[in-house]
Amino acid sequence: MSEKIISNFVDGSFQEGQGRNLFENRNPVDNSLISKVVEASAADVDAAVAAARRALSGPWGDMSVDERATLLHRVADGVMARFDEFLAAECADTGKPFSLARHIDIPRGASNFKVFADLVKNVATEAFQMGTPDGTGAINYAIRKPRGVIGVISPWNLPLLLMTWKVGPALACGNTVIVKPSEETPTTASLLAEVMRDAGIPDGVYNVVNGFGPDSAGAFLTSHRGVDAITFTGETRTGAAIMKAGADRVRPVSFELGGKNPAIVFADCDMDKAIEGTMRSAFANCGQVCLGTERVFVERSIFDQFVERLRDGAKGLKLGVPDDASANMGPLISLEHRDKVLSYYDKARDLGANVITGGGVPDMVPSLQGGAWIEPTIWTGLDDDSAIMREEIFGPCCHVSPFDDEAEVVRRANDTDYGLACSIWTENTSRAHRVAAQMDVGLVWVNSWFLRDLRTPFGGSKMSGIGREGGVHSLEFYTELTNICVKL
Ligand SMILES: NC(=O)c1ccc[n+]([C@@H]2O[C@H](COP(=O)([O-])OP(=O)(O)OC[C@H]3O[C@@H](n4cnc5c(N)ncnc54)[C@H](O)[C@@H]3O)[C@@H](O)[C@H]2O)c1
Ligand SMILES: O=C/C=C/C=C(\O)C(=O)O
Repeated sequence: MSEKIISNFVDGSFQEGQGRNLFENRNPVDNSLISKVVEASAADVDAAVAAARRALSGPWGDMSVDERATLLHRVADGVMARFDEFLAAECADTGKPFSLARHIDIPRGASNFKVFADLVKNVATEAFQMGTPDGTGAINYAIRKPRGVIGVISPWNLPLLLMTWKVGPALACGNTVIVKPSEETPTTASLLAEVMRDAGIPDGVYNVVNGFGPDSAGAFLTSHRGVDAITFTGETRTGAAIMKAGADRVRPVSFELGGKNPAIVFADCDMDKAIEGTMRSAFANCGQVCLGTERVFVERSIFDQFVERLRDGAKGLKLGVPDDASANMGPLISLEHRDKVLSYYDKARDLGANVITGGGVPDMVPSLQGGAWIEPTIWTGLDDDSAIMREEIFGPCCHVSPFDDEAEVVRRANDTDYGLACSIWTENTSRAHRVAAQMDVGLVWVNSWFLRDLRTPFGGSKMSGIGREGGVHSLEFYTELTNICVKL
């Protein structure tokens, strides 16, 4: 069988792969080779930016909002029509279970286009009437224009979902994009290019450049003078590097960064729901969700019972390949990432944590032993200022600590550099509202986790991000407002 090559998509066509620098895309379940990927050069990124710039004033720029929205619906339908291909590609690149990607990653890959296509058709224009000294008055109204060429840098944990969460609103607002998918998960961005082309999205509107961060496509794109704004999802450290790269031209950034999210479990919670929700928030996607829970605070009177039940839940997780219908956990994204997570497993032990379950590498069948498998892990017994409680690990693990009262747990849950998400488990509604309002985070879930209404503001406080996307909030970043003041 001939080797599969993933090429960059620039100005409506896939570029030739021959004679180019290639890097390997490997499947984390067994480290087998999926494809080789053409690494974009600085010249390729230049070409993509030039194509995106031209496309702004081509047929795309001339389209009415209705026409653009119709095309984006066609893109969403195109993703759904090729659902199984997207599913297989995403699960091969990430190792995640089909059952997860089937319900979350791929449907969201389609709905991210629909929601913003519908939104731009219905959004109102802001207007203010004012008085003037001569008594005639004036009227102000603000029009929205696309910001221009948007650089989209996305991570590997929910590749299609997180990339389209940016591309959907960017295109709905009339921008053009250059996407740099994670080097770990290049396939679905490339499949989406085929869907874009088949849907009739004009050349140059959606471009994909593959490669790494520093000294590669990521850095070429974020430091490019022709890029008007950068939207990024990934690690906080990378966000800082991207901000520096864009600083010379004071380019706007929208950042969705790391988290060290708490769950707060009160004694008056519905225990079954709290266990089920915490299991998902700690272990879904092998713990590789920015919104995931790594710090669990449980009221002391139910602490032992909660830990026991969470342990039983974690022990009941079945690791397996994506199409194993009985499995509910895949591997980590790569052997390199597993080394990082395992270094925290070692650190927890060195710091004297009680390892309630897990803590190592599972014994897999011989054909899977080359994969990035890891055990779901629960610890207790560490201080709030230990590295395990402070640093984002991004693996299937959490630390559970007891607390005694509400004020104490609010303070401890907020005592972190991050501020992305929080889950609160209680049947006392007043308490739920009171505690939720005190959390220094962008997103609070009460008696739930990762329940998403795409019209709501999404993003993080503190070191978890800059800006909010979702619904009308996305317009703030993807459009430029011009206020027109007309004296009457
Ligand atoms: N807040 C959110 O909504 C959210 C969502 C998902 C993931 N995340 C975060 O993402 C991280 C996991 O993803 P990751 O490991 O792929 O993140 P990462 O920061 O390592 O990489 C993300 C992307 O940035 C690129 N990149 C790396 N260095 C770069 C540079 N110097 N210049 C330009 N581009 C560069 C990478 O190639 C990749 O495409 C976690 O920290 C997680 O919390 C946050
Ligand atoms: O891993 C992070 C998950 C982020 C989810 C979203 O950005 C979303 O649901 O829009």
